[in-house]
Amino acid sequence: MAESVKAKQAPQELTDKQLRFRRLVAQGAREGAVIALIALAIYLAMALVTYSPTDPGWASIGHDTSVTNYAGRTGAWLASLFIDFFGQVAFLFPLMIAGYAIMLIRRRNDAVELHWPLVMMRFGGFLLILLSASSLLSLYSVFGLGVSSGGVLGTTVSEAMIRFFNLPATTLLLIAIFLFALTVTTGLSWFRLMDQIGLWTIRLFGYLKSAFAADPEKQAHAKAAAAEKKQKAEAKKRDKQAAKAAEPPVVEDRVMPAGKRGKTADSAGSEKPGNWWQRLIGGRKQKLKRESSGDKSVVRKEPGLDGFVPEPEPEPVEFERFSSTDQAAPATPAKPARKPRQPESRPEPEAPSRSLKIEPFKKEPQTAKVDQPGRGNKQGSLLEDIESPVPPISLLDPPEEHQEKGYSEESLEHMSRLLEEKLSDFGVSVEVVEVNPGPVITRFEIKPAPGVKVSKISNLAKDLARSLAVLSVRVVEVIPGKSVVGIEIPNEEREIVRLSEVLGAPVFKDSSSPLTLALGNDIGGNPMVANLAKMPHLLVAGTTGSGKSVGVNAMLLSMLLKATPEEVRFIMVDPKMLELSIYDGIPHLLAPVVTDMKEAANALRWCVAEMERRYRLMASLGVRNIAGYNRKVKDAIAAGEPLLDPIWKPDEFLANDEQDRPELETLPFIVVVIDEFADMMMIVGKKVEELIARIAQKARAAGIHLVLATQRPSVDVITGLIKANIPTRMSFQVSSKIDSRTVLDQGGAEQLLGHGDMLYLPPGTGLPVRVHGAFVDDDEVHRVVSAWKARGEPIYVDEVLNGAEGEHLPGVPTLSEGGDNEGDALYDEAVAFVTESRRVSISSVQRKFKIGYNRAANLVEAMEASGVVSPAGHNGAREVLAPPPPRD
Ligand SMILES: Nc1ncnc2c1ncn2[C@@H]1O[C@H](COP(=O)(O)OP(=O)(O)OP(=O)(O)O)[C@@H](O)[C@H]1O
Repeated sequence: MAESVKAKQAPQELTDKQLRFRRLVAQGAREGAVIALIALAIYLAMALVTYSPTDPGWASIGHDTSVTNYAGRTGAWLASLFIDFFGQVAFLFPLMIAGYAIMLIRRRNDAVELHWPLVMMRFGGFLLILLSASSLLSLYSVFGLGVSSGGVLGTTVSEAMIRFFNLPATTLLLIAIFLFALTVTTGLSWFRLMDQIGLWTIRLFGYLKSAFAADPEKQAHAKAAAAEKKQKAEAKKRDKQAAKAAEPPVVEDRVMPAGKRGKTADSAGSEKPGNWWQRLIGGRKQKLKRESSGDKSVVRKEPGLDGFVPEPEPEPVEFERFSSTDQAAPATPAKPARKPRQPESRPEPEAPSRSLKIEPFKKEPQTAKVDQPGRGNKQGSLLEDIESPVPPISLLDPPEEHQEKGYSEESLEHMSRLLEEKLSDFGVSVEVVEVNPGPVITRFEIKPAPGVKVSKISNLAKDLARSLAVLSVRVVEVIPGKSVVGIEIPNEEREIVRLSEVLGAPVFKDSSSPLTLALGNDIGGNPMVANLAKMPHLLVAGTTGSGKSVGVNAMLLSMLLKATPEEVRFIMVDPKMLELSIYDGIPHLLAPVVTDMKEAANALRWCVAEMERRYRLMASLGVRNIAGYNRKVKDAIAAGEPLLDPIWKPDEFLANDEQDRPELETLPFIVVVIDEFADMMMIVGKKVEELIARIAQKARAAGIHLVLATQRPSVDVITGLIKANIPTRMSFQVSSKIDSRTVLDQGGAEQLLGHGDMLYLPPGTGLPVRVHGAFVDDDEVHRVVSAWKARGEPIYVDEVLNGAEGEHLPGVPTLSEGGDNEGDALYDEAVAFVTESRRVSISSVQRKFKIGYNRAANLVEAMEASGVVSPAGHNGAREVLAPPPPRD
C-alpha cells in the first residue's frame, strides 16, 4: 500500500523537477538570446558605420593588409556584402536585430510562443521594406546620400519597375509598399500616429497661448484649472478601471449605461491621445444638430439636494466605433447627452460598486399536500367520489411541477441597468434598488430621483415595453409599505397555475365560507382566494380571450368543490349558450341555465322578491344576517323544536285545520352568475340596471350575491349605478386604458399579459392586486359536473323564471309587457276554468294550473279587472259573473 503511494508520488516529483529545469533552461536561453542579439546588432552597426570601400570585402581583396573597419576583417567583409547588396538600407539590419532584442526584454515574463504565421508576415514585411527602401534610395538622393545608394538590390528592382511603369508611378508604388510594409513589420498605426501628432500640436498651441498670455494671474489660474481637470480625469479613469474589474463581463459587454458611455468618451477626449480629429468633427456635428433641433435637454438642470443645482456636465460625444463591443449592443441608443448629471451627494445609478438586491418574492410554505389531488391517480376513486358529500379535489388535473423559469442573475442585473438607461433616455432619472423575480413576472423596484413624477413613468409603459422588447410592462405606482415604484416585466416563460394547486392550499382549505373563490396565484406564486360573501358582489371584465370564462369557471368550481346545494344555490345566465350551459343539471341550480334574456331579467326580479322575503324572515327572527338566521334555525331543529314560518299566510279557501304552518329551513346562499352581462343590458335595457342596483345595495345580508362578467367594459354597460354598488372588481386584460379606468377606476389592466393574468380590486381598497388566474379546462368542469349530477337532481323553483310575477315589489319594475296579467299564457284557460266551475279562489287556480300563489293571484285580479269575477267580498269570497264559454 505504502509502495503504491510512493509510486504515485514519484512521477509527480519528477514532473515538478522537470518543469523547474525546463523553466530554467528557457530563461537562460531567452537571456542568452537577448545578449547575443544585442551584441550582434552592435557588431553589425559598428561594421556598417565604419565601412570603408578600401577594406578587403567580399568582392575585393584590398592591397592593404591593414583593415580600418572597427569590426575587424570579418566586419569589413560583412559590411561590404551588406552595403553592396542593400546599399544604405543595410543599416536596417542591426536596427531590426536590436528591435527584436528589445521586444524579448519587454516580454520577459510572457511565455515564448512563436506564432509562425505572424513571424512569416513580419519577415515578409521586412523584405518588402528592404526592397522598397533600397529601390527608392537607388532612384533618389535622400538625406544627402548619393543616388544609387540602394545597392544591387535597389538598382535591379528600380530599373525593372521603371521598365514596367514610369518614374512617378514607380515612386508612388514604392512609397505605398514601404508604408504598408512598415505597418506589417512593426505594428505601427498611421492613424494613431496622426492622433499623437494632433495631440502634440494642440498641446503645443495651448502651451504657446498660455506662455504669451499677458496676465500672469490668469496664467496661474489656468494652470490650476488644468491641474484640477487632470486630477478629476485621472480619478474618473481609476473609478472606471475599478468598475471594469468589479462588473460581470456580460453586463459590461452588453450594456453600457448612457452616462458611462458619455463619460468614457469625454475622459478619452481629454486624456487619451486618440480621437482629437473625431472630437473636432463630432463636436461640430452635435452642436449643429442641437442648434437645428432646439434641444434644450443638455442644459436641463436636475433638482439637486438642498437647493444645490449641479452644473451641466460638459457634453459627452458619442462616436461611431467599429469595435466588436459596440456591435454587441446595437439596441442601446446613443443619447448620453440627455443624461442629466447627478449631484455629487447622490449615488449615481451606474455606480460600479452598487450591487443589486435580487430578492425572490416571499413564498409561504404550502404544507397541506395531504389531499392534494393524487399525482399518480388523476381521477379519485369512484367510491371516494360518491361517498363524500362534496366531490373531491382529485377530480381536477394535478398541479404542475414548478420549475425555475425566470431570468438568470446576470440577466436581471443587465435588465435593471437597461431599465435605468431606457428611462434616462426618456429624461427620467431612476435607480433600480431591488428586483423580485416571480413565476410569471419579475418586479423591478425603482427609486425615482427627487422631483420625478410617477405618472411620467406610467406614461412610458408602452415605450419601455418596446425598448425592452417585452410583451408589456406594468408600472405599479404604489407598493404598500415601500417608497418605490414597481416595474413589472413578464418572464420569457410563464408558469401555468392549476386550479387544483390553489384548492389544495391551506388558505382555501382553512376557509370556512362556502363562498370561497380560488382566484390563482399572486406575483410571488402564493395562492390567492377571496370570499364572495364579503365582496359581496363581483364584476369581472376582460376582452375576449383574456381568460374571463376560465376565471368564472374556476370560481364556480371552487364553490362546487366546497359547498353542497343546501349551502349554495346558483342562478346562471348564459346568453352565449356556451360557457355556463355545461353546468345544466347540477343540484345547485335554482332554475335551468338561463339563455333567454327576458327570463334572465325575471330571475333578477325573483331575486329581489326573495331578498325581501328573507329580510322579513330575518326581521321576524330578530337576526341581522343569513348566518344568524341559519344558526337560529339549525339550533331550533337540533333542539327538536323547529321554528315555524312566521310570515306564512293561510289559504283563505281552505279550512284552517287543513293547513299547517310550515317549518323553517336553513336558507342557502344564492349566487347569480351572469356571463355576458352586456347582452342583457342591451336586450332588456334599463330595468336590468335598476334590478341589479337594487340587489347590489341590499342583498348582502340576505345571502344573495352577484357575479357579473362582461367583455365590453364600456360606460354604457358598466354604468355609474352598477359601479357604485359593486365595489369588488376583477379585470383581465382589456384593450385600452379607458376600459381599465371604467372597470378599476385606474389604468393598469391594459398592461396585463392575457391568458388569465388579472388585477383584482378587493372591496374597500383602491389598490389592485395582480393575480395570475387559475387555469381549469373543460374536461375538469365536466368531471365535477358529472360528479354532482351523480349526487342528486336539481329542485327547480318555478318562480325564478317567472320573475315572482304576483309579488308586489315597491320600486321594482314589472317585466311583463303592458303590466297586465291578461298577457299571461294561462289567462284564457283560467277564465274557462273559473266560468265553468262557477267557483273562484286563488288557491283553486293555483292547484288547477300548478302555479305559484302570486301568479294565480294575478290571474284572479286580472279577471276581476275585466269583469269576469266580482271583487272580493267581506269574507274574501268572489262571485263568477261571466257566463261559461259556449260549448261546441
Ligand atoms: N389562467 C390561465 N392560465 C393559462 N391560460 C389561460 C388561463 N385562462 C385562460 N387561458 C387561455 O386563454 C384562452 C382564452 O380564455 P377564455 O376562453 O377564458 O377567454 P374569454 O375572455 O372568456 O374569451 P371569450 O369572452 O371570447 O369567451 C383559453 O383557451 C386558455 O388557453
